[in-house]
Amino acid sequence: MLEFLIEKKDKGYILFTITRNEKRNAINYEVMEGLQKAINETAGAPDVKALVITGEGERAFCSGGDLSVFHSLSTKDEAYTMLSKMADILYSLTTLSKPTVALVNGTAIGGGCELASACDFRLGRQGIKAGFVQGKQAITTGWGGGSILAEKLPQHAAMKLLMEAEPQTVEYLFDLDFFHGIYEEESLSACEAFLDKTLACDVNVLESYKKIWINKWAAVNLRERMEEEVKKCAVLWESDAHHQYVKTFLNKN
Ligand SMILES: CC[C@@H](C(=O)O)C(=O)SCCNC(=O)CCNC(=O)[C@H](O)C(C)(C)COP(=O)(O)OP(=O)(O)OC[C@H]1O[C@@H](n2cnc3c(N)ncnc32)[C@H](O)[C@@H]1OP(=O)(O)O
Repeated sequence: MLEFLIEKKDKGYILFTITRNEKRNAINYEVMEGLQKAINETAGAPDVKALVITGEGERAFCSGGDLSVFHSLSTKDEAYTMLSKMADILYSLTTLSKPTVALVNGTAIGGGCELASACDFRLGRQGIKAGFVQGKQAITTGWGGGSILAEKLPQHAAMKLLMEAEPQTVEYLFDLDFFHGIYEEESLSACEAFLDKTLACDVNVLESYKKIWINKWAAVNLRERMEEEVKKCAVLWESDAHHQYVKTFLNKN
C-alpha cells in the first residue's frame, strides 16, 4: 500500500498526504521519497501555486520519525545518514519557490513539528496538540528543524518550545505565532479558505515574494546551520538514554 498521496487540486495547489494513520503518519524512507517528489512536482508545474502537507485521518498530522524502522540505526554514522537525508528534504521544502502550508489536522510530535516548521504557514485543528518532544528523548531536533524554527519564530518562543519539549495546545502555539490559524471545520475547506486570496495571485508574483525569504535564508547560512544541528543530534542519537527511550516506546506499544 502506498504510504503517501500526491494530488493536484483544481484550485491550483498540490496536496501531499501521509497515509499511515495506523502509525500516526510517522515518516519512513518511503514517505521521505514521496515528500521530495511532491516538492519537485510543485516547483516544476507552472499551473501549481502552492503545496499543502497533511496527514491521513484525524488522530495525527505526523508523529515524527518511524521509530519501528529507525530503532535499527544504532551508531552516530548510521543516524547521520538518515537525519541528513531528511534535513536535505526539509531544506528543499523550506526554500521551495512557492508558498507551503502545514495543515496540522492532528497531533504533531518531534519530527512532525520539524516538518510543519519547514512550511511557510501552519494551520492547526481545534483540540490538537503539538510538541518538539525530542529533548525528552535525549536527542535534539535531528532534521534541522531547530534552525528552521529559529528563522520562523522570535528567539524566546523558539527556545521555549525546544527546551521545554512538551506537547502544547493549539491555542498556546497560536499565541507564540507557531500556528497562523485555528480551524474547527473540515480540514481542506479551512485550508482552501486560508489560501483563497493567495491562489488568486499570479504564480510569478508568489515566486518573486518567496524569493525574498529564500535569499534571506541563504544569507544567514540556514543550510550550514541545519547541517551542524544534524551532526550534533547524530552524536546524541547513539547514547544509551536515547536507545532506552525508543525501546520503551516500542515495547509499550
Ligand atoms: C526520528 C527523528 C526525530 C527527529 O529528528 O525529530 C523524531 O521524530 S523524534 C520523535 C519520534 N516520535 C515519537 O516519539 C512519537 C511517538 N508516538 C507517540 O507519542 C504517540 O503515538 C502519539 C503520536 C502521541 C499518538 O498517540 P495515540 O493516538 O494514542 O496512538 P498510539 O501511541 O497508540 O500509536 C498508534 C500506533 O502507531 C504507532 N506509532 C506512533 N508513533 C510512531 C512513530 N513515531 N514511529 C513508529 N510507530 C509509531 C504506535 O506504535 C502504535 O502502533 P501499534 O501498537 O502497532 O498499533
